[in-house]
Amino acid sequence: MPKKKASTRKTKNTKIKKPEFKLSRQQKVVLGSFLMLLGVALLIAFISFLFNWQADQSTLQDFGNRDLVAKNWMSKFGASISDFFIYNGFGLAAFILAGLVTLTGVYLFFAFKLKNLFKFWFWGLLMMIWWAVFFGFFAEKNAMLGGRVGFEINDYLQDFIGLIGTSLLLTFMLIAYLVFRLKITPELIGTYINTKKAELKDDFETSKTASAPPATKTYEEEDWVSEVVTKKETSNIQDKSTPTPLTLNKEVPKPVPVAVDEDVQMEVETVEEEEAEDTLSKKLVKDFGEFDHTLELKNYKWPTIDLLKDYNAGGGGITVDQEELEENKNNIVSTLKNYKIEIAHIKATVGPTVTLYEIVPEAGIRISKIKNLEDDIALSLAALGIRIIAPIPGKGTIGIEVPNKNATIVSMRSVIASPKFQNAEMELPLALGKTISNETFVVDLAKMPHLLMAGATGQGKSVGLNAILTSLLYSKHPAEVKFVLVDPKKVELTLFNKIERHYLAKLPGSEDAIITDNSKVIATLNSLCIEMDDRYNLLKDAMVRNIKEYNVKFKARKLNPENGHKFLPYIVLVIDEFADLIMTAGKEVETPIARLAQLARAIGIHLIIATQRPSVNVITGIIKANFPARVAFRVTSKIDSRTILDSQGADQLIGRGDMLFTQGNDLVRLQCAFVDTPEVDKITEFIGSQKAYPDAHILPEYEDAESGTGLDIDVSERDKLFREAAEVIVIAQQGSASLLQRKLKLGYNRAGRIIDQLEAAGIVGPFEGSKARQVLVTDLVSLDQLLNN
Ligand SMILES: Nc1ncnc2c1ncn2[C@@H]1O[C@H](COP(=O)(O)OP(=O)(O)OP(=O)(O)O)[C@@H](O)[C@H]1O
Repeated sequence: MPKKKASTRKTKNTKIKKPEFKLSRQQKVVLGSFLMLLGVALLIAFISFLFNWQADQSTLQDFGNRDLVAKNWMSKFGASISDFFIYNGFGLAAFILAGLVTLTGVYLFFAFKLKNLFKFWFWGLLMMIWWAVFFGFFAEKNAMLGGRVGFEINDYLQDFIGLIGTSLLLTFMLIAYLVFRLKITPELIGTYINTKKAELKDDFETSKTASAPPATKTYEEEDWVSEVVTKKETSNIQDKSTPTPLTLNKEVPKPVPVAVDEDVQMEVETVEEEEAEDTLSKKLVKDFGEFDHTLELKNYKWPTIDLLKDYNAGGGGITVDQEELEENKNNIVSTLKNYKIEIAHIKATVGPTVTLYEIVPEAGIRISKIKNLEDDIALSLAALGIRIIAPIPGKGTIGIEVPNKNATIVSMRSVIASPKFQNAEMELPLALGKTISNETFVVDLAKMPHLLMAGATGQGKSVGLNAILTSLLYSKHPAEVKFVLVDPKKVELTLFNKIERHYLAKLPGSEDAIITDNSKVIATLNSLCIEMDDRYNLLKDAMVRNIKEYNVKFKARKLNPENGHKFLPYIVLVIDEFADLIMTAGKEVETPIARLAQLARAIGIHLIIATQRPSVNVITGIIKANFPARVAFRVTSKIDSRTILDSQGADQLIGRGDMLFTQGNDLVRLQCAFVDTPEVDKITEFIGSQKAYPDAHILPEYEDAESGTGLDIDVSERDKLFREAAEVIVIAQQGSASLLQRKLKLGYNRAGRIIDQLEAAGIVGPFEGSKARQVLVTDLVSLDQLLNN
């Protein structure tokens, strides 16, 4: 580079001395405008000549005859001069001459430095001759293309060096032009191709179509048209023409230093650095659109609503029994009257399972007095599950919830079909059920961010879990959410096995995605902790704060997959019987769960834990502290209710999906949406029968102390998959950890350890940097011998 600069400077000096003629500014302007117009006239004449040359032949012979009218748009002058330059001269290449004349005019008119102009003339004339010969060579018969000069030179050349010689000479001249004028060298082309093959391909395509030509053309165009603009502009054009490949930017501007304006270049460089990444992602988005995470399962069809049963098909919604309402109202009023509590106003809201009677007591009545009458009111109404809310938060009334004699089932279908769920702009919308005022209740699991569920046996927990999972199946694409299901009861979640390759995540190497074995739970939880750490690293790298921002950035193609970035699905961990797990594994599960619960919200891992026994040794302080969102189905004692909700109330529920939900402050009474096993079966069948990913989502490898891997020679400490791995390596004759990862579905760490053990056993050679290790055993027979010894 510096050499080149020096040489150009030298030439500058020598050239500056040569032109001795001096024109005044006025003369330059006049001459410049004349030449510009002349150039334009030539251009018009030439174009017109292409259409009218035959008709104007006669005028050429008789130039002086005023009766003869030429068809050329520039009349006889046009016809004659075009005949001279095109027919008798250089053919189509004569257009270059018109360009050069115009360019000279522009240079003079705007007082640009003339040294560049000489270069243009030099190369322009050479080009003109080359094109003339080229056209003459290919279109000997059409004199218009190559002109007489083209024809004659061709004729001359072919007499001496023949057809092949002429074509080789033309090729050589073309190469010489490309190298000298456009500075295109094989190295430049090599780096151009190597930097980003795929991107470049598209670059070429787009540049062809969008007429933003590659380097070659830019210069050509500049030759004839645009070199006249200021150097500042020139450098800008070049910047624009090569925006994408980052490394390429360093290469292509090489010719730019020829331009004299050093200040401009400084500026360009800084702008380039700042904008490069941005423009790269913008360009990628422009070319390919946003990253589509659903692309692999592009034709995935969401389960349809008719897979769900309509439990109220005949009745159509809640049936309000007027008599029952009246009776309850009278009972409430009279019971309260017995205790000298006068009521000013009473209002009933009928829900699916309970009716809420809101009462406004007369002034001066103490609320605690009403609250204490809970049991008496229950007695007088002869009903279970009465709950008094005094006062109803934010309303200034007292609520008495009385169960309906005939509860209405809230079908999953009705909540899924509700606009509230359909239009929910949530990350992980859960349609839990309906409130007491019969409104669909939808919450965002991502905001909770974890959910604790408790309820005595048979009160609706499993149905609740199914409702949650169904909500997610109806709202999320398989690429967006993955479930880790833990089901110690072994029967509750088995149906979800069918969607293993769509929605489930599992440990590498494990057969079943649904975890029923408690010992595996520990590995899974720890694996999720590793996933969490990995995701945090990715987030840190991407300089974003949570998974949502990360995915937005990834989709906008601002994160390079080559640096490990990928679209991150949400992971929902569901544990159906937590008490059982804590009893058998204790601290070992508590610690990773607490860790996940504390940290995982930002990176999209959410926990849903259900338990039958909400006692303090199951739901410990540390777990409670990290699960602000809780669902309580009916429990058997006030103590259990306190453990789960921090207040009583769950013991007064009526069961069968009647539940209380809290997200840290108010309690909301809900009727859980009901989804039966056959419905879940249908949905999973529907999803499972569609095209799936090759495997379940693989979680990171976790090795606990007992799973028996150790390094080195001790045969007893070899990995369980050692032999299998050895066979894979010997068959493929390639000693790489990534091969094992793929074939045996192992995590990176474990595969690496196996490779170390294979090395110790003399099956593969030592580490050789980026190359795969050498395999020292040639076939399976030799491997058998080696291992049996
Ligand atoms: N939301 C609901 N609407 C109507 N009925 C329900 C609802 N939820 C549960 N039920 C009824 O209660 C029964 C028991 O529900 P479920 O199996 O969910 O209980 P569970 O709490 O999971 O019990 P276990 O802990 O023993 O598994 C169901 O078979 C169903 O008949």
